[in-house]
Amino acid sequence: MAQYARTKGSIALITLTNPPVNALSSAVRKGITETVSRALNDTQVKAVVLCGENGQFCGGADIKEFAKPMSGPALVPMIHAIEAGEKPVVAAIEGIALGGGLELALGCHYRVAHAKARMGLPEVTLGLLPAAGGTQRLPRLTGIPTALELITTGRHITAQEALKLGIVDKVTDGNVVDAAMEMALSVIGRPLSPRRLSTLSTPPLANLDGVFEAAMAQVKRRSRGAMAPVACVKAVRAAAELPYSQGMKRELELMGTLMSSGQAKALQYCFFAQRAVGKWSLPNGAQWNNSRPRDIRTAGVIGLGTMGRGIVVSLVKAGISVVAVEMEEKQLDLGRKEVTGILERDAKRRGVTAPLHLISFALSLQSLRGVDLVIEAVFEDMELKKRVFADLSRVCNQNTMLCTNTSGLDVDQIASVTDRPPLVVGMHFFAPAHVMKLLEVVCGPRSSAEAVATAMSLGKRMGKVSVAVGNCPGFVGNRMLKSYMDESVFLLEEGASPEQVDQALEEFGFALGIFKVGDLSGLDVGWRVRKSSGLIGPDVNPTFPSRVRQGRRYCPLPDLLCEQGRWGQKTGRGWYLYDSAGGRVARPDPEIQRFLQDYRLRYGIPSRRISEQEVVERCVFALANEGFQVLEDGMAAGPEDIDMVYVFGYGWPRHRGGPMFHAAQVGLPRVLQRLEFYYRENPDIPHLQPSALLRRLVGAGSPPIQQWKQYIRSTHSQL
Ligand SMILES: CC(C)(COP(=O)(O)OP(=O)(O)OC[C@H]1O[C@@H](n2cnc3c(N)ncnc32)[C@H](O)[C@@H]1OP(=O)(O)O)[C@@H](O)C(=O)NCCC(=O)NCCSC(=O)C[C@@H](O)CCCCCCCCCCCCC(=O)O
Repeated sequence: MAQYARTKGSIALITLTNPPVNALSSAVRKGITETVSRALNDTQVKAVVLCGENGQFCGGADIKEFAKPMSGPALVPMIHAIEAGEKPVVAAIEGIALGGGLELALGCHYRVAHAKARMGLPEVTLGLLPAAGGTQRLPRLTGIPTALELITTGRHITAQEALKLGIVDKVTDGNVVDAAMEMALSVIGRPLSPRRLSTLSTPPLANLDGVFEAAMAQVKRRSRGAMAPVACVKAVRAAAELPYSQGMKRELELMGTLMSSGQAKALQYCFFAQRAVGKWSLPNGAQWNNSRPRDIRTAGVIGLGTMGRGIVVSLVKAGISVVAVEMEEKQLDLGRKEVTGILERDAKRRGVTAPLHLISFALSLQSLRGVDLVIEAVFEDMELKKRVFADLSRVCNQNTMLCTNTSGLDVDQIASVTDRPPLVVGMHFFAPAHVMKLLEVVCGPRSSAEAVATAMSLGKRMGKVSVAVGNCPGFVGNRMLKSYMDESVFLLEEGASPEQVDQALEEFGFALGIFKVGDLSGLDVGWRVRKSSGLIGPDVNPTFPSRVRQGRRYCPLPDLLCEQGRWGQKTGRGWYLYDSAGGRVARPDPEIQRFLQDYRLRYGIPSRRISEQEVVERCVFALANEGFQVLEDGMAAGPEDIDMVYVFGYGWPRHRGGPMFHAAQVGLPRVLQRLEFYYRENPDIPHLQPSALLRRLVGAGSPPIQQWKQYIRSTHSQL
């Protein structure tokens, strides 16, 4: 796990060998401890170079080991032995030095990095802090403000930035181990004390209290209830105020609290879940590692509304040539202006040239003849989409893949009008498509493995987290969202206000409450969908619209709001009031209070006080309950897929792991019991009826989430 070799007569070369990222497993720590001791005791050795196998220095502690009892040598004394040794140790950083990997390098006396290396202390993203001295050594090296920023955000930095910040001593384009050996030879005999970061003081800083207070306020604002960023600030403060040994004690103490927290478990679950969803498989045996994606060099995008523009930007930023098509000149010009603006602003921010040469704009589908793949992003209307796909089928080369950016329509119905159903998949982006990380890849029953592989891989190229989902109304994300949204409006009927519901959900950790989200995305969108799905029609009494539709409880409040022209931010009024049309700052609207009171009176609904607990439980457990049903129906491969859809597409707080992980963490028996209670109270709300899978899991003693798949009775898995 760590190889030892003596080179150039007097240099000991220690190589970490634990592919793929040389994580510091207990075996690696043992290997490093033994080889360092050997080098320090070998009188022939005058200096040591530490590097990693396969072009990766070290990805930090082995995250898989966090779930097990600690074994093997501890990291802190191991790094201390390197720093305290009387021979210079040089870290040769290639690929990555992250977390414990960078802390190991900070314990070395010198650091040389390859120009393409990336470094950082991302522990905060795992619900932890850099507890191998990172919070104590980094501030002593870079000063407090830089250390605070790097540790609380977990941001990766380039070798060039690391050089500027003094984190590395040299950057090379050539062989990093050779450069490190050269440096090792050149420093033999120089005093080591100034290179031992633990012995230095943090650089003086005026207004220390002010800096820490501002940092604390900032992390609290940003972190939506996450504990780790707060602990990171406290640990760095210890570096500023306490001697090193006491700072280390504080670091360990804070780490102890984080390590055993549910948040750390949730964030580490997310780390592995994010990677697991890329490993898709279909019932016919096709999967990520036996299906070859096509090489996509050119793509067409039809429709330059908000979604289409974002999709064009995402494709172009991935280096793909795009033909963007609109049917009307005015819309095309508007789209061109917006897309160009986004790309130019992005390029300016990154100090590069905007890749505008990769886009062409056209008014006819004929221009899509030769592209490798088309993504349709026209209005959410089945008949319109079918017309577009029938035309594409005629126009495009036989081999062109055809994708639809529908947010919930039947992909198979769309495929059926083409001459190539196996080459049709759904690629459901989330607005704004160039910002949001989620891509649902919708596998129709006739989508080929090659088409799924291509869409998944294209998503990855665009920097998305691609999740394969089955073809059902709303797919995974929007199907589940329906229960969540329904609960939120039912709560309004029963006595809550939009701001009360939103506050409870934001305190739970959602980026935005459900009513603010509605106002942001436009309330008219759902209104149109409800009209086209037959929920609103000529038979609905306009003055006294029914509260039961299609055999279940229905809340007409959103429709009544839309009829008043309250469509959200775009009209300056929705569930909230805005300064003007397009305004962003939501203010509670007394008119809405009156509107809700009148509504309750008119329908004879008694208004009651609704607790924060009820808001969260009804919205969040209803969401998870639908998730169990999604699993039972075979529309998602596992709970991880559902959770990543929610974390990356719906603003679900990552430190709560996703709705399914949250249900597991709350305890499945408790979730079942609360759903049973709410269903008893509201027998006309079917989505509160506990799903059969939830009952089975509870009956089986609530097995860990990783084992849930064994309890799914789906006979018709779509994935
Ligand atoms: C490294 C990456 C950037 C690579 O990305 P890439 O896209 O190339 O590849 P993948 O992400 O797909 O990864 C490939 C493969 O590797 C696995 N993997 C990656 N990193 C790790 C890892 N660190 N551990 C384990 N496995 C890893 C990944 O899962 C993939 O596997 P697969 O099977 O899917 O192929 C990218 O992977 C990345 O970002 N990795 C994470 C980097 C990171 O976050 N590092 C920090 C780790 S945490 C850490 O280092 C903690 C340290 O500060 C030390 C802590 C000391 C502990 C002290 C304990 C004190 C206990 C306190 C108790 C107190 C008690 C008391 O008070 O009394």
